[in-house]
Amino acid sequence: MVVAVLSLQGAVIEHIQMLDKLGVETFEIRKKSDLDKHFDGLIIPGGESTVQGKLLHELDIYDTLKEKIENGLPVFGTCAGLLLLAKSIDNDNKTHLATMDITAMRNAYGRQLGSFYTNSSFDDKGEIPMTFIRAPYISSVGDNVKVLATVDGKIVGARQGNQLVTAFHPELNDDLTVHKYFVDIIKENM
Ligand SMILES: NC(=O)CC[C@H](N)C(=O)O
Repeated sequence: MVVAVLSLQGAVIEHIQMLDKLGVETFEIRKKSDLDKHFDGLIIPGGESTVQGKLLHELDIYDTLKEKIENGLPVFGTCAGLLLLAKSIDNDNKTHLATMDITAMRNAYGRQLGSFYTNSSFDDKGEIPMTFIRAPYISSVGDNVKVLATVDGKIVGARQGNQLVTAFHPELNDDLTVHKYFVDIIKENM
C-alpha cells in the first residue's frame, strides 16, 4: 500500500510519520508529474485552504486530483483538507475540490479563536485526543455522509464512501486511531 500526501503547504511531515508508524509507504505530491506515480490513498493536510486551493490550480493538478477522488480514490482531509473537499463553505464563496457532500464553516469551531485540545469519541473506536487549530466544523452533511465525531454538538469528523475528513489534527497526537481508520478504508478499496 502506498499513500500520497499532498505537499503544497501545511502539516505534511506529521502525517508521513504517522503512516511510517503503521508501516505504510508514502511519498509527497509537489508537482503534476508526481500524480503519475501509483498511490492507493491520498492525505490532504491542514494548513491554509485558500493557499492550497490556489496552488492546485497554479500547478495544474486540480482536474486530475478531483477526477481521481470522484472515481473512488480514498482521501483523508484534515482541517484545511476538509475545507478543500467540502462541496460548500458557509462563510467563503470559494470552494475547492468540492467532492464531499458536506457544508463547512471556516475558522469557526467553538468559542476558541486559536487552538484547543480535547478528547472525544471517534466512531466506535472510543475516545481519542483531538487538537484543533483555527479549525472549521461541519455545519451540515448529506444523506450518504456518516458522522464519526462531534465536539460540543458540532460535527468534527465524517465519512462519505472513500472520503474521510476531520476538523482536528490527529497527526499532532500519538494516537493512531484515525490513520488506522483511513488505512482500513484503503484496504476495503484494494
Ligand atoms: N489548521 C488548519 O488547517 C486551519 C485551516 C485554516 N483556518 C483554513 O481556513 O484553511
